[in-house]
Amino acid sequence: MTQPAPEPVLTVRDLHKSFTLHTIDGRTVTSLHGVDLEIGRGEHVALAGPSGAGKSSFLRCVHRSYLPDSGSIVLHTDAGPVELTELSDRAMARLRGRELGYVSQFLSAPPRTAPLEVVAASARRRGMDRAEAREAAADALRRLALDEALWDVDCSVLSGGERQRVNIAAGTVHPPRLLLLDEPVSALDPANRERALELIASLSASGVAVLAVFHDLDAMHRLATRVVRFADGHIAETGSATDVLGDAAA
Ligand SMILES: Nc1ncnc2c1ncn2[C@@H]1O[C@H](COP(=O)(O)OP(=O)(O)OP(=O)(O)O)[C@@H](O)[C@H]1O
Repeated sequence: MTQPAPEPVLTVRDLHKSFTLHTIDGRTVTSLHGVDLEIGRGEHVALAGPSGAGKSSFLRCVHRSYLPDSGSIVLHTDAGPVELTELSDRAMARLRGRELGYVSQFLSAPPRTAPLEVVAASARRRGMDRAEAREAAADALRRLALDEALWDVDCSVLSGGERQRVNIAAGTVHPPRLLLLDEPVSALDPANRERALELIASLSASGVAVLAVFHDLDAMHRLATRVVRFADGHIAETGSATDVLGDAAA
């Protein structure tokens, strides 16, 4: 018996994005042309493909740190479908805070803020009150084994791997509807990488939709329910990790 398709979380249709390189000679670089993708509750879709294929551009368009040239990006919320390309910047910022988690390789924290504050602020944007948010932030940092002595230091003193754990905690605390991951574990040692991958797997199991870029084949094999291979700004292939990536690192 075939499983019913999971309830949709994100529907992307005919997405196009290009950049004009004003500082060179005004030439245009196309990063996405005609991308269609749907992701449902509890699915983990891993984006694969060579460098420059358009994976990060796609994540950034969904997060709307890049505004696409054309196409549709619909987030299915409890209040109904929302076309992200048409929201004002302000409405997008509010929706992003509430419904999207974005974990890149780098932590972007306001100056002079501490890990616990960064993670708690993220939980508050997702609707928790101050006390609940601090509690949830402490749990998230503990789960990722960030030394408690570092919870109230300025984020700028943290190592790359510590920053990355703060970033993962902020992206996943009080889990969002859709989690966007762009190389989230690249700076972690094996034990911390393992904790982070377990956390990401547990979120999918609880219904969070995940859209991820990992250059780490083992992570894709372990986590992805579907792998989508990008090539030259479009989707070249979709299937299971074994179908798309072969048996390497399986
Ligand atoms: N801000 C930008 N300005 C100009 N060109 C850009 C910008 N962002 C992406 N591009 C171009 O768009 C294309 C796709 O880049 P993108 O970063 O999406 O690829 P990727 O598949 O994520 O690559 P990688 O695996 O190396 O991170 C590349 O040719 C890149 O140079």
